[in-house]
Amino acid sequence: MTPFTFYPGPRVLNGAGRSGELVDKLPFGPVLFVTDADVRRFGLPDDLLAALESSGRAVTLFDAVEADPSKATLLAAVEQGRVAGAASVVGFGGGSPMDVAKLAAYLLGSGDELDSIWGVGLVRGIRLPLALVPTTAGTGSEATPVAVITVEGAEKRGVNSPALIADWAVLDAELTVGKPRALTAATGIDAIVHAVEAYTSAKAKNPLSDMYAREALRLLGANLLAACERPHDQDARSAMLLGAHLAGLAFANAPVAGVHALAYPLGGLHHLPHGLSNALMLRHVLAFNAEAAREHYAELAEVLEPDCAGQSNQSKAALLIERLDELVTASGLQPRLRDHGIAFEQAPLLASEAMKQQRLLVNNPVEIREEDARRLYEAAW
Ligand SMILES: NC(=O)c1ccc[n+]([C@@H]2O[C@H](COP(=O)([O-])OP(=O)(O)OC[C@H]3O[C@@H](n4cnc5c(N)ncnc54)[C@H](O)[C@@H]3O)[C@@H](O)[C@H]2O)c1
Ligand SMILES: [Fe+2]
Repeated sequence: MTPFTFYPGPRVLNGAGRSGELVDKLPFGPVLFVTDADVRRFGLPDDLLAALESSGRAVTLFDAVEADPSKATLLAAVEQGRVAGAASVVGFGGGSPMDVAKLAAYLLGSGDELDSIWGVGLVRGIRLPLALVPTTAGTGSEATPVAVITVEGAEKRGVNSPALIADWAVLDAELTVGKPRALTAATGIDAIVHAVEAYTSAKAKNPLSDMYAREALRLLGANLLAACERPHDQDARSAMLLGAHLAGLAFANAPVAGVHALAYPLGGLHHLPHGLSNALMLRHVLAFNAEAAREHYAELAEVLEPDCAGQSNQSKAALLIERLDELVTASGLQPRLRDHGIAFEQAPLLASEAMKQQRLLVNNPVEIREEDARRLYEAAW
């Protein structure tokens, strides 16, 4: 067997209403609580905030995180945490607040400068204790060593280090029942793409990441439409949250690739939500990869549809692409770039932006050159 390294995720509290139990898991002392204004307005963090406050801790609430959070937002959160003398950090919300919380915990604990840690493995210091509570079933950020920040010029940059893996993650599906359909669909497709891209990740794919990716795809594929159609279906919501977490564990160890690389410029230049951007590129990048990744796509097709076992790898790979495309459409997302106000003429600029995502492109089963990327955007138009 090929040697591999696998980083496990955080300790997990899974179950409705369990976020209050974090009170016993975090050190005593001031807490920097990072969320966003909508999540706060919906009252989702109320129980945990009350539990933290009644434990006698001072809580500094930073609820100014925007979607695709900027460096300025992160530094503002760090400053508030510094002034408050934070002893721990809680990230509560979708991927955006969780990513800010992860980096805030590291920058506060280590005193490092953000600009010295971009990329893989440049983190050397110690972070503050960190707990993450996802309210979307999508990014799996609560499971991963990755945090993504938007820097000047709309470029998305990542920090990837085991030091960013949280101490605790709370998977409470009740926090996701109020998600509107479009958000459920987009974040759910994001998680599905994490599972699929981890399973074909060119360099780091390994038996453990494969195991998580397969189980993630099984849960997500079987429950996405139920969660879209019956928003209060607790079983579907729990399965989606666990699926997103497992997909996070998979891609934390076997990083995502071409779909994400081509999705990021849609977020950066056109402010499309991360999951939607992935959904728009999914079919096209998978079709481009189909020959090189045929065997792996065939294995994933059997996860979604065990009955296809007797078919050839070629038809199983085609079936996977077809089924994922049907999920995108049936979830209610508008599947073409033109549906989202993007002009056909944008393709060359998007392609040149995508080439900046070499850290992801190297994981794709087959090379995507700038010319290929342009064609893929045109096909997605
Ligand atoms: N760190 C990682 O491993 C990783 C992986 C993938 C993506 N990301 C990053 O995560 C971000 C995207 O995260 P996201 O897709 O979870 O969205 P998000 O955190 O940006 O939230 C999007 C919107 O959903 C709302 N929302 C969140 N939970 C809700 C709920 N339960 N009910 C109703 N509304 C709710 C928020 O208020 C916000 O308006 C991007 O910045 C992306 O780059 C990080
Ligand atoms: Fe993603």
